[in-house]
Amino acid sequence: MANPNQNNDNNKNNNFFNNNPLLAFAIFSIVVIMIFKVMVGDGGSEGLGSMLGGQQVTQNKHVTYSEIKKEIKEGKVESVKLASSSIEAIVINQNGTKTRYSASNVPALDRDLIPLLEEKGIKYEGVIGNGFFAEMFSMLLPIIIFFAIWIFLARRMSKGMGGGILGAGKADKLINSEKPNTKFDDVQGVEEAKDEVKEIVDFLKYPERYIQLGAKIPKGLLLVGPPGTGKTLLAKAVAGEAEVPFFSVSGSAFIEMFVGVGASRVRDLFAQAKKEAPSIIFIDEIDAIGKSRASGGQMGGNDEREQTLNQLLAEMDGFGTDTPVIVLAATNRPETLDAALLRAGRFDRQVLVDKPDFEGRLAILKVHSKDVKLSPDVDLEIVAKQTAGLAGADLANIINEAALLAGRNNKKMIEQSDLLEAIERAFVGLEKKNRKVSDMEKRIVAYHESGHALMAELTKGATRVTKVSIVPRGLGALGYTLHLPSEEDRFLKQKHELLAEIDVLLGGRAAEEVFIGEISTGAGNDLDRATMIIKDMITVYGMSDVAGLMVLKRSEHSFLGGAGAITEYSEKMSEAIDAHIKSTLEEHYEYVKQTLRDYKGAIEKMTAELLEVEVIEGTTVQKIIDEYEKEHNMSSRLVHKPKEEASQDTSTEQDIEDTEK
Ligand SMILES: Nc1ncnc2c1ncn2[C@@H]1O[C@H](COP(=O)(O)OP(=O)(O)OP(=O)(O)O)[C@@H](O)[C@H]1O
Ligand SMILES: [Zn+2]
Repeated sequence: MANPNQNNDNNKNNNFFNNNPLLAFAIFSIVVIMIFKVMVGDGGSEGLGSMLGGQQVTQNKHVTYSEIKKEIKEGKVESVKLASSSIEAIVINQNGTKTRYSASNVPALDRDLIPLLEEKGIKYEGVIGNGFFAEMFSMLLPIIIFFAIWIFLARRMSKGMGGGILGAGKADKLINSEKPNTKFDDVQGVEEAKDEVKEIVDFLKYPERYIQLGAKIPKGLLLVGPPGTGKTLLAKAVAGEAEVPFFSVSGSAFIEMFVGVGASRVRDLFAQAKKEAPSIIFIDEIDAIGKSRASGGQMGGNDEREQTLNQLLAEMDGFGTDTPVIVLAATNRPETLDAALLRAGRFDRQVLVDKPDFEGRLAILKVHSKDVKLSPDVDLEIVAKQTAGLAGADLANIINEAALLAGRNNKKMIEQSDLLEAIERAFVGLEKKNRKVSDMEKRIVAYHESGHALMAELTKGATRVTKVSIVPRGLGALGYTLHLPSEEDRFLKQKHELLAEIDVLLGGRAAEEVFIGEISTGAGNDLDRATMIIKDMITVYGMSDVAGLMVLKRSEHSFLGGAGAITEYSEKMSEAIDAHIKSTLEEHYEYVKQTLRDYKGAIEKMTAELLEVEVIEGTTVQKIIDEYEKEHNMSSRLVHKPKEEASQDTSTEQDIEDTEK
């Protein structure tokens, strides 16, 4: 679920100059130089001249200071005006006319001048004016320039870690506050996620009801899913439905700021939200702040991130469950998050916001075509069919792109051909990061996942299926079978559960071989995991005859610490281990293939259903198996049945094969 597009809008909250440090510096310098020029004037003479306005001056003469001094000594000067670095003297000519002598660059240290003027009885006065400011400026300018350069360099240096100094002053902008009009109807294709957040709306609307009952309301909820699936939109819709203020920030923007600001902004954010409670805080890209402390470790920005994270944790712990502020956060990399963030009372609930299936895509397309003009020939179902694997944001883009295409061709309405071309463009653009799945690949994936699902439902000790999907999930996985997480935290696994896991893992590959007739690379990951389970059973858990109770390797989870080999073992032993792994896999594989053959019709049905709608529920899987067994008068091997039925056959005939000899 990598997101190559993610940096696009990282800076969206930053101010203009932050994004253009060079420009900012240039403008800044020009302004300083202009102010300087205006104040100092051209050498100061014109400026001073106007101050001597009353005189009957017929001429102006630019001379050197020594010349003026000479005139003074000769007694020809009537009056003098002094500025800190320039001087003007009104000199009376022989014929009685007056000439204004002016000189710039007067040596400031000429201490003889004033006594001389006194001696000669010449009127003189100092001018606080341009000269003074010029002086100030000539002193300040280097400092100003120094600061400008410093800011410029700091800005450039911090760019690497995404920082910004100018941003510090503008940090208020980082917190967006609004009262969105978004409603749940605007978010489509993520029905389960919607259901999960609906109760929050009620709490935000009628907090007293819950508080009075003493109910504990979730403080934090993590929206997890690939980019563009509508996490932000969903968070906004919660605020919109509840009609409460929505405060949003982006995790990456926090980290970009001046040292120490991140933490204080978190404080501000919570203070604001609490003040306007009930309210919603939304933190996008929370992984930018909440990266596991263990995984980080580069220079600089890290401290800042950690401070920000600690502040966030402190804030979340700081308000009680009776404060109607709910923090929603979004990420597409939940696995990188610091465990502290996921602890109880923080983001202890996760909501999957997945890519939409066919129905979802159709609904999203409908939402986004509300504001555009579609020609009657448009069939959105076809568009939905052809956009498997795309997220809501991609679909919104397709509609917009189609509108642009239609506009370019001067059409009155968007036609089907515009939409199809827009789809094409979307896929070309996505080619590298998210290629379109071919029909053949889809078929393989559908059989593969059906194989997993069947084994999971038929094998005692396996976790049940909640959902089977052939909607590609980001990079890599072309489909997946979701298993119900166990209700309680499990610390122990019994041997039969480990063996069941192996059967479920092998179900994918076996289905490809049995139903497609050829195997693919799609099972690589499954086989890797199955192999590791058997290996651990032998070397870590003492579950085989090969090594008996002897532990050859310490598990990663051992409280004794230090995973890895702890016992030297012979070549012969290692050969025996390999042979055992191989034969166990083979035996289980044969068994799984036979099971799939026995349930051929059920697999075909599941596969057809998957190809049609892309996502099926666990209950559908069970129903298909159930019906197939009834049809063929098979005694039921379905181990995960609804309670009443299950009581009849808790011990199924599908005994757990013990492969140890
Ligand atoms: N499920 C959806 N229903 C309707 N529109 C959607 C949906 N998902 C995305 N969109 C459209 O795409 C836009 C971007 O989606 P949004 O920003 O909510 O995605 P996101 O999951 O937050 O993405 P990211 O992980 O990149 O931040 C939305 O404003 C909306 O127009
Ligand atoms: Zn698989």
